[in-house]
Amino acid sequence: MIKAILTDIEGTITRITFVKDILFPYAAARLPSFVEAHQDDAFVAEQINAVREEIGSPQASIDDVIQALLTWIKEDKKITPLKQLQGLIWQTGYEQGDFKGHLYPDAMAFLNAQHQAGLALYVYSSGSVKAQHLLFAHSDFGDIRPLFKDYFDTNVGGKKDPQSYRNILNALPVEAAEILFLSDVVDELDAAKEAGMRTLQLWRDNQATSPSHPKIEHFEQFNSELLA
Ligand SMILES: CSCCC(=O)C(=O)COP(=O)(O)O
Ligand SMILES: [Mg+2]
Repeated sequence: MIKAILTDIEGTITRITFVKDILFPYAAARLPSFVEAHQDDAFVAEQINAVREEIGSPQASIDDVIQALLTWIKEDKKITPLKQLQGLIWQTGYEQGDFKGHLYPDAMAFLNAQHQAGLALYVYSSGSVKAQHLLFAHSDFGDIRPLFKDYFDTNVGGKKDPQSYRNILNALPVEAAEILFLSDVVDELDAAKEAGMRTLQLWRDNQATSPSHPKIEHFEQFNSELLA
């Protein structure tokens, strides 16, 4: 019996184009000046050093670090220091009302219904926990953070690695087989399934599919028989 839902964000409950066409360009445009201005703040300095480590260049200049980050944004790399910095930059955009966190209406209705039915809702996204909080605090449907019990990002590991899901399981009060993981990406669903979770693909954008995972095009198609 499913007792908890672990959901991806982009492509599953949020439109991919919101992330790719609004959030990523917003961060790219502001990242150079943000990193320059905040390079001595402890958290930002930690991320800068993590970038240097990732590119194998402990002495890399701030310009080199910025170039690496901008390249990762272009290539949609889910590298932890980039995701952490993006979260900080998006804060201004949300607070100024430059954009709201997009949520598909069918996803909102589904999350509400599952919450009301007593299921525990958790989030696992490559976007940092801070970025997740911001999106849900400033969503199209207002502040929906009370729906979620906990949030996970790449600090538990990458989303295509089964160990990341085992790390999440260690933090949750339910068994693997009692968790339904929702994602649009087959590699992520494969990893969650290998860790013992149930899986369901949201197939909204013509992504690759797999016979290993049931799929729906939107949450109005959800029914428990899919998981039988
Ligand atoms: C939390 S909003 C920003 C989403 C993001 O940065 C991202 O890389 C999307 O990854 P996801 O794991 O939600 O598909
Ligand atoms: Mg996704």
